[in-house]
Amino acid sequence: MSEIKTVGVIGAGQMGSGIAHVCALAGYDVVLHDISRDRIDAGLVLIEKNMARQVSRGIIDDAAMAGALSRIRAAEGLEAVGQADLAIEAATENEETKKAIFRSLQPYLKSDTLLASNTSSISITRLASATDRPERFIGLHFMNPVPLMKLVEIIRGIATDVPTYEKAVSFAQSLGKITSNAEDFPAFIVNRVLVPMINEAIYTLYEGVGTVDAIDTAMKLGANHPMGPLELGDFIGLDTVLSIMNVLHEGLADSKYRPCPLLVKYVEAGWLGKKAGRGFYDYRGETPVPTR
Ligand SMILES: CC(=O)CC(=O)SCCNC(=O)CCNC(=O)[C@H](O)C(C)(C)COP(=O)(O)OP(=O)(O)OC[C@H]1O[C@@H](n2cnc3c(N)ncnc32)[C@H](O)[C@@H]1OP(=O)(O)O
Ligand SMILES: NC(=O)C1=CN([C@@H]2O[C@H](COP(=O)(O)OP(=O)(O)OC[C@H]3O[C@@H](n4cnc5c(N)ncnc54)[C@H](OP(=O)(O)O)[C@@H]3O)[C@@H](O)[C@H]2O)C=CC1
Repeated sequence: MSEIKTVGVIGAGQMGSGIAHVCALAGYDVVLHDISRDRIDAGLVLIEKNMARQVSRGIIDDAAMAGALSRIRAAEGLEAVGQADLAIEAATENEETKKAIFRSLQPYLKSDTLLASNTSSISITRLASATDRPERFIGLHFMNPVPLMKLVEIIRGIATDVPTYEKAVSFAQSLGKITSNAEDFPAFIVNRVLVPMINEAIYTLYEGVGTVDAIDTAMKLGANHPMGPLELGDFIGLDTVLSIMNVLHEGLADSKYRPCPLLVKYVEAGWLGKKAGRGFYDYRGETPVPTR
């Protein structure tokens, strides 16, 4: 198994950009791919903005930022991603989308490229089955925002071999992250615990127990959460929150995971949260304003 020098990242959204950000700062060459050049360019802008924040806070210096940006290459096709030593998929939380990505990547893959998904909840075993290398496929679950959150959740599929697991752990550690292991069951650990809480907060809004402001204030001041659960849902992306609830509901066949109808309505309206400009808060003005 060759040393990881080049990392391919598929999906240049908030997570893919964050993963590319931390890999480039750690000295890896990065190939950043998305379905359109516009998406890749938007991802590069986000990376530059977030690195500039770190420079202004003295976390990194200008030279580190310049060096990292020089190591990130945009790739509109998958050929360059296939030549990476590790390819991390961070596209939309949809199983068919992810499987289609790995099938499209297949013809370009080096024989020893490791494959990983940053999925929040979907079966690593099933995703691996869409590739020719389930033994070299693993879940590398980064947390949002990637440059700040210390955790990477490692999820082995049923076929993931020990060298792949060990390589994944040492890779995450080389990024300054701390790893935890989760078994390959729906939503693993973080989202099995966290996302039903966000769904429950949406139910308290839906049932009129509290307003958006009351619910988020209660949990920030009452449970010392850095963000209220509704603000956090907007931050994650309400489409992703709904996808995770559906994976839990279908995967565990327990009605307690049914997504709140209000969450479904927001997603159907395209009110996906911060990335769409509006979710439980409207982000289009000076300060976020509750939308209910
Ligand atoms: C869904 C999944 O599959 C798994 C998941 O990720 S679940 C979600 C896990 N994440 C969380 O729970 C996040 C909870 N929220 C928090 O921890 C905090 O609100 C936060 C770390 C996001 C921001 O911390 P904060 O101190 O309140 O915010 P703030 O003072 O604005 O930011 C501090 C610094 O962090 C950095 N930062 C903040 N938000 C950032 C972002 N979205 N991206 C990158 N850097 C960011 C910046 O350097 C910022 O400095 P400036 O704003 O001065 O440039
Ligand atoms: N948001 C979060 O807090 C976290 C999310 N995750 C997981 O990370 C993954 C990405 O989430 P996130 O970054 O929030 O999502 P985003 O919606 O921000 O980004 C997803 C990106 O993938 C692109 N995309 C869609 N289809 C393809 C494709 N076939 N090939 C390449 N790119 C594609 C999307 O383009 P377009 O918009 O045009 O469709 C978009 O740019 C998901 O699996 C999610 O569950 C993990 C941890 C935290």
